[in-house]
Amino acid sequence: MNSKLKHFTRFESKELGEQLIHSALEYKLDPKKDHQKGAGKRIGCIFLNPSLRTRVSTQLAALNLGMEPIVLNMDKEGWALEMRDGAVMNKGTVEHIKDAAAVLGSYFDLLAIRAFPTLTHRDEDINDFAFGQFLKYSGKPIISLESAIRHPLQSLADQITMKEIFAEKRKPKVVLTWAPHIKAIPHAVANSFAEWTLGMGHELTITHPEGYELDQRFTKGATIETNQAKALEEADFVYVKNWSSFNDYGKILSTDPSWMLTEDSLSHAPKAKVMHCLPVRRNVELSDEILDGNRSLVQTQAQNRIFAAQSVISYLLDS
Ligand SMILES: NCCC[C@H](NC(=O)CCC(=O)O)C(=O)O
Ligand SMILES: NC(=O)OP(=O)(O)O
Repeated sequence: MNSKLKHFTRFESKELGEQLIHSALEYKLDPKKDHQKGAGKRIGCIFLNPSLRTRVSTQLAALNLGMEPIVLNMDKEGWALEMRDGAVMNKGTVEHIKDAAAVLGSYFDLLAIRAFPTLTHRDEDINDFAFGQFLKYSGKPIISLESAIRHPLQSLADQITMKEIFAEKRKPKVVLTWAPHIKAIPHAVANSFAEWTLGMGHELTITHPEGYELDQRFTKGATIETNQAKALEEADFVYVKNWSSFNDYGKILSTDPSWMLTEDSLSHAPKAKVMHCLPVRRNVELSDEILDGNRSLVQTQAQNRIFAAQSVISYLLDS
């Protein structure tokens, strides 16, 4: 494998973050300005899990650059994948990642992969095992479409959204708040939001019930506050997200409905804009009144996913 390959899997530097945001905002003004840049090239978008936004926005981004996207819903349409090196494949798995990733690498110029965590095998998840196997065996530049621990295209779209909205000279007050959910949910969106927000030089407060501390690799430098009302005071941006426990790995420790964000919770944050990556469980994570009101940025975030992907694909085509 060529070790000099460039990938897009994580926050790398404030400088690159600023470059990608700038390029995304230029594409937003004129989506077809580089419509020949990817001519004759193909991107393979490989999904091991469901998706609406990532699937469609990444294809639109590639098409805007003249590139041909092909989607494989590997979880539903591909052979059952074996991920473990040296496995004796005499049970349910049909095709080894070593073979599948190499074939996909030979078909495409760029690959984009979605591989969620197990939420049961902590060591595999924190080392991004499944995603790492694609990196190891495909031999092509890879874009993360959400791995076990990161969702960098979402985070880039979130940074683009905050940059567009916040015109004041001072720094914005950014809060990431845990919200209730009925299922055990990955940490990737919350991890990445923290990684990018802190990396871009913003101050970040994270608020969650006791026991919901995130992996410190992503939250170092953030203020942790278990009193949600206190954390939300004077916030400019409130990012709402559920995640399962990290310390008690993959467990649901609370579904306390008082953590659902409402207008009442934002009574001391008159200017606060509210963000969520979607899909959102309405009236569980976030109330209708917020989602349908003028504080909500969720549609802008989703729109910006196209230009986040376009700036990243364009950057990798230049590499
Ligand atoms: N890609 C955006 C979010 C994906 C995932 N949400 C979910 O699995 C929602 C499932 C549900 O609501 O049943 C998450 O939060 O990491
Ligand atoms: N926000 C996001 O990644 O949405 P999808 O899971 O629908 O792609």
